[in-house]
Amino acid sequence: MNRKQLIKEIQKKRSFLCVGLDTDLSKIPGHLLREKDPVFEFNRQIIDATADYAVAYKPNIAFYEALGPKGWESLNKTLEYIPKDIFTIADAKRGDIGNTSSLYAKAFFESMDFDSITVAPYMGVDSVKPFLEFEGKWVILLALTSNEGSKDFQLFGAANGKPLFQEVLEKSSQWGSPENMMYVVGATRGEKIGEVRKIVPDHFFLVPGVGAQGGSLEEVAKYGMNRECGLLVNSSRGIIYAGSDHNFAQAARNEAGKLQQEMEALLDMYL
Ligand SMILES: O=c1ccn([C@@H]2O[C@H](COP(=O)(O)O)[C@@H](O)[C@H]2O)c(=O)[nH]1
Repeated sequence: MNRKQLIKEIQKKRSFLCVGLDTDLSKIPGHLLREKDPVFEFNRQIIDATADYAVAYKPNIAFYEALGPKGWESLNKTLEYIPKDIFTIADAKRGDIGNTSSLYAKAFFESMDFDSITVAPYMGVDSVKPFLEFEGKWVILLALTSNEGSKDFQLFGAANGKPLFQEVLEKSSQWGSPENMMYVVGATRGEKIGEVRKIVPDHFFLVPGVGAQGGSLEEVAKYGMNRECGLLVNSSRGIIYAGSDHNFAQAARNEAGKLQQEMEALLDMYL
């Protein structure tokens, strides 16, 4: 999916919601464990319940890898089930020497048909470029993550006084363009989102950290929205585990609907 199509979906749905499919067998309703593929069955019902509010789905690959070959099968089925007008993100946080990155890219963009993949920037340009060679696909580079430990390196001043995240943004924004690169910026970072926005005014941000991690959607919009929205705000546990029994899909729909309504109000306010 290209940038124009993504923006059109945001305008059509009045939403910049990304639903995180972090599907954990120990958390899904017990009755689904009797299904042949409980992970896919859970995802299928979540997708059916939230697709009219979501502009993106983000399976975190760890939850599928952890289940071995069966997990990869559930992931593939889920990806194929997601409606084609909804943006897909493989949250895999890959990146390695060039020839290895090329194969990671092939795995997620060719063997599977994800629109985008999250990539760690810290091995530098040759580890990221191979992902950018796929026409119509996106790299979502970690810039300022939502976790407490992001302070250890990303906010740490480099020799020239700039924090690492700033160096990452300035350098990496030369590698691709707002048509094929986005940045991960945590919702828990408040005003810092505004600092990131100043450095990369046009790029989309993937923003995890609302819901279970306590980030504020209002702050994200205030500091991070640009004239084309420029945001995909993710919630995983806050949506998919909103209910714990036979009502789980309806409960997820209610949570997704609440976020969509807040997003619509923010779009009205800022755009
Ligand atoms: O900085 C980051 C980067 C990625 N994540 C991932 O996003 C989701 C968040 O899940 P919640 O349940 O909504 O907290 C999860 O897959 C993380 O691995 C992140 O949280 N922060």
